[in-house]
Amino acid sequence: MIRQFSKISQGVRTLKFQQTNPISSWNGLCYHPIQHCEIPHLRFFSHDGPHYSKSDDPNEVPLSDIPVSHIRNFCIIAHVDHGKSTLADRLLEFTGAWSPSEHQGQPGAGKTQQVLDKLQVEQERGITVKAQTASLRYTHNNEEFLLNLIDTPGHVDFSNEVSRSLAVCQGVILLVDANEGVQAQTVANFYLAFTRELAVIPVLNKCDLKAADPEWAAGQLENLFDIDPKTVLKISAKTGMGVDDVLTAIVERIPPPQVDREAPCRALVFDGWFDRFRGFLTMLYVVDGSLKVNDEIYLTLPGELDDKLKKKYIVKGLGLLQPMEEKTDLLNAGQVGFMFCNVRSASEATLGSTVHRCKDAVTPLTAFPPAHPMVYAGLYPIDQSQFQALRIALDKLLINDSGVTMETETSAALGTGFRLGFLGLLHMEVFSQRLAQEFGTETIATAPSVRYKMKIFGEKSIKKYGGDTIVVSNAADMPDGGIIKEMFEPVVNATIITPDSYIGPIVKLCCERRGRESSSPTSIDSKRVMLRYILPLNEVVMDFHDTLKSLSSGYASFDYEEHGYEPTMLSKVDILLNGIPVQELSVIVHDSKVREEGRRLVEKLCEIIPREQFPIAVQSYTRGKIIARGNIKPYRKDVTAKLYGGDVTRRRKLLARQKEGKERLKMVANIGLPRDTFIKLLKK
Ligand SMILES: Nc1nc2c(ncn2[C@@H]2O[C@H](COP(=O)(O)OP(=O)(O)OP(=O)(O)O)[C@@H](O)[C@H]2O)c(=O)[nH]1
Repeated sequence: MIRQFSKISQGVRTLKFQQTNPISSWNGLCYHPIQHCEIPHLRFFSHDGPHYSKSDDPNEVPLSDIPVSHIRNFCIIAHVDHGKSTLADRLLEFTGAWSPSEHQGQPGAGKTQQVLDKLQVEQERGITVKAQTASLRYTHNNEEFLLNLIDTPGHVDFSNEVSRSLAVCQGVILLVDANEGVQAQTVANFYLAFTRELAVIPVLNKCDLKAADPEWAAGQLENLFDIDPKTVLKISAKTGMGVDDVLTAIVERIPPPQVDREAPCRALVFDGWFDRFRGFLTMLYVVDGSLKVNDEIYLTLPGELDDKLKKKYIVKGLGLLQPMEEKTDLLNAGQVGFMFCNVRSASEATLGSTVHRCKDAVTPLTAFPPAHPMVYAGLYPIDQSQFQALRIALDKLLINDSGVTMETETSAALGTGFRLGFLGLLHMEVFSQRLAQEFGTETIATAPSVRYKMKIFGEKSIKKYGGDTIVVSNAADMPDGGIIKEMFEPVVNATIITPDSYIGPIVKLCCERRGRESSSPTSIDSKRVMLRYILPLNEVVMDFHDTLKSLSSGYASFDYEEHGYEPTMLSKVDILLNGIPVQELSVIVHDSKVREEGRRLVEKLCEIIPREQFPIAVQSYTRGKIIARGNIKPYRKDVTAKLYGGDVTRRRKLLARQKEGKERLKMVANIGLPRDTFIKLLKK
């Protein structure tokens, strides 16, 4: 069945898509059960394997034939919820790559479809967590252009997606909500683009709203970033107002990529994902030459020069995301596309490696700096027999989430699992949710912690720990206080933007969280200020953002960057359940907060742990002294109480269902702990 999209605006081509499987997909987009949705791009396939949608216009110029001068590579960057994905939708729509009217009545269709937010977790949470690419055709002054668009996440926990995306772009659309004005991530993202010397197109969004004040927001851009108000575009991504001007500005203000099509092929791997049918796929930005199907290639990281030791791969397939997959036999310099070859694991296709032909000796492209995880947590299978399945699932997901680091660890109560490093708590929650949704893996996550450094003394101790500095991210590994000489904790440089009426409570919050001002407040306009604080990371990662939002009625915004380590004094608070120490529940806290935290942990555990048929005593202690105690009363839920008479099979069914519910708990010290205990415990 052939469907034809309508022309939407100036310079729009007519697109025709082939529906490949009338039952399970339309125009290549298919919604299918979770177990089939292992990776983001699989949503564009039907159950029986990948299908490519292809334009059937014989006169259409292949994208690889578009000259470099007519290619524009750009990202949309902005603060959370300022409308990046909505603008990406409109750009897809205005260039004819997507038509909401074509998809009316279908799941997820509508003006706020957010086509590029493909993951289930993105749709459920309404946030972007993965940068997504789309190659768009656009006709400007009767000339055909190739626009490679990358929609990026706004939340600070996913900022590594932004910096990786910027590496393959020559320009950015800096989107600012005309109601909210410049926010903390606007500042952070602007400087990311500015330091890379990228062309910046300033765009004010949501101008359709009555409360929008574009002049005020443009004034802030001028004040903070020296942006000429005359160059600021005013649009509504929702209604489509002004989106044509954005397309024109992309063509006119962003330079084409500086690439060499005659040179030997070099392509940068900047993203990847796992596909059930084709294995590991990698997203590439071709910097020099061209890449063809059947080419023999190496994947080389800078510093890896000896070709003899490298594994040879054969390019099995190439394609473009438009946003549905379009097969191609050639990727030319300047293009962004995907490749699959015989890569067997995520470790073989490291992000930042350079793809080049085996016969060419080339200098590898500069790789991305590795992501620096901020919080660490243990991830264990609910059932130890699932350990191998969890390892395989992690390997597949890690290629799509390069911000995560992984090593194996064991715990007395939870068995063998993994210690994973994340960029923040939201990142950790999203990652666990993706593991469950995309790979059907049920896991239990232990309390997240930052990485402390401890200097120890004594020859024996130094020998035991293999050095005089120990890195501790798991309270169970904290050495005995008697051998610790000095302790250090990670700190961050935080930026807070707030209306001045909330300064008082925010300064109080920062002081409570052991922060100190790093520079005097800067005024953004007559009503708002930017505060900068040095804060300990462990005071920030858990609930600082939520508290800040509630203190400021949602008006303050927050962003942070690493700022090294500072000396500190720490203690370990342990937990006893019915007198049995449960190491997995121990936490490391600052000395000034030991009592407060000990009491809070007991109160919280009494709330979280379900009642059993026997009483449970919950105690917290530090350095051998009990800090607080709470009791959980015994309880027996008689699920069969409502039954009177009837068949015995009904009674069995109810008891079986109750048993199933209990299995979802993890037995620790003979007490069932819900799977999310460890994370809930730390949320204040
Ligand atoms: N009125 C109005 N609402 C808009 C406009 N653009 C976006 N929105 C709404 O703003 C909300 C956030 O939009 P998104 O496109 O998800 O924002 P985002 O920046 O991609 O969000 P993250 O990726 O999570 O950072 C949605 O409810 C949109 O419908 C606009 O121009 N006008």
